[in-house]
Amino acid sequence: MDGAFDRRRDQAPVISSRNGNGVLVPTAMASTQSRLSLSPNTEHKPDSYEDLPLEFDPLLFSCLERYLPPSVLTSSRDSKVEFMRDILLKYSPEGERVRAQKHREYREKIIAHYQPLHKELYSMHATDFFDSSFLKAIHENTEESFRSIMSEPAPGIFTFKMLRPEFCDWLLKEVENIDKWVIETQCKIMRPNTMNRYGAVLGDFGMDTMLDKLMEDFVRPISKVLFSEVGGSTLDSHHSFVVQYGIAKDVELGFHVDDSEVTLNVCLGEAFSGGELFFRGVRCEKHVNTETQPEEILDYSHVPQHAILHRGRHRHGARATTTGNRSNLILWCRSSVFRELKKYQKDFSSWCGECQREKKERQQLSIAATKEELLKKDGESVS
Ligand SMILES: O=C(O)CCC(=O)C(=O)O
Ligand SMILES: [Fe+2]
Repeated sequence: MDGAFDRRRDQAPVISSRNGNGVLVPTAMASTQSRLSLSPNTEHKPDSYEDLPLEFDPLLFSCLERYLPPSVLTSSRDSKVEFMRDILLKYSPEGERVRAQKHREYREKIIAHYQPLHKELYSMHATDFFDSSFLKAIHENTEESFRSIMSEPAPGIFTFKMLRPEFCDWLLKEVENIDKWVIETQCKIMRPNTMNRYGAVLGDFGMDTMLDKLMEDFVRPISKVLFSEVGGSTLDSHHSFVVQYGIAKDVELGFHVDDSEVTLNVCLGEAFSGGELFFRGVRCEKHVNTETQPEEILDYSHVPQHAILHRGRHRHGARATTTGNRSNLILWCRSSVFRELKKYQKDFSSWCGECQREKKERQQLSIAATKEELLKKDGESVS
């Protein structure tokens, strides 16, 4: 059954049309005057912008700073802010500002009325949340320490034990409490994305402080090492949610790519069968519908408390949860710097499987042509 199922999916992947949540999604090319450098100046120590009244996250300015062209990089902090604001504003037209304002009001309304069940979930308590092996690896903060707790069943897909069962239980109960509150108040809430109708966007319920920490202090250090070519070290925003599957809910999830650079997906439980993730290789936008190579096929069965970490552009879907209920915590982590830089690039062979294949093919053709040329020359000199 797998082969037929997989091939059908591979021929007709569905690109996720999910939109970001409060993320600066580029809508226009930046003008040449305010162009960023393609590669960061890693020696440069960025300024802090925390004390300025800015319309964008001060951290975004600090992250962008390393990409300033050399002439601007050495200018005053005010000039740098002006330059970066100019770029950022291009991506925040009036409509986007109104949408962001509406979303802020929506969140404020929920947070003013929703009573959290487990208050401990709303700030970071690492020792209560994470498995000790995961904490140790994060504390050591080396590629070796991360790899020592991980399996890599296919290139670029990492799995590891991450959460304590108590945390999973609290979060499951919190989502249950959210569901109850939604029914009681008849409040219309936004669901995680266009493909998942069950679950909740955790930031909308006030969990962003904890989730920001989760991304910054736990996902980003790992991504910096394992996913540096897709902006792993500059992850600066996230869309985080719990998805729920079961007979009475959504059962499966179609083939898609995430609106993220790096996705963390952790199984919270409970008892279930089915629900395997199927992966079919990493693709850039241009190649999202191209064929899967046999070595790109991977099926993964979720294990409660265990995480799977992958590039957002790694094509995947979830098979039917056939019995019981499955809930997963998902963080779509994004890098505004990476998204900005991507606009100026055409070759993504450092991470897109198809760009890589095409590049190899070009190299092989050129080697063959050179060989032929040499043989011809050899033949000529012999005769
Ligand atoms: O069901 C899962 O575990 C995967 C969900 C997923 O891929 C997504 O929400 O982007
Ligand atoms: Fe996904």
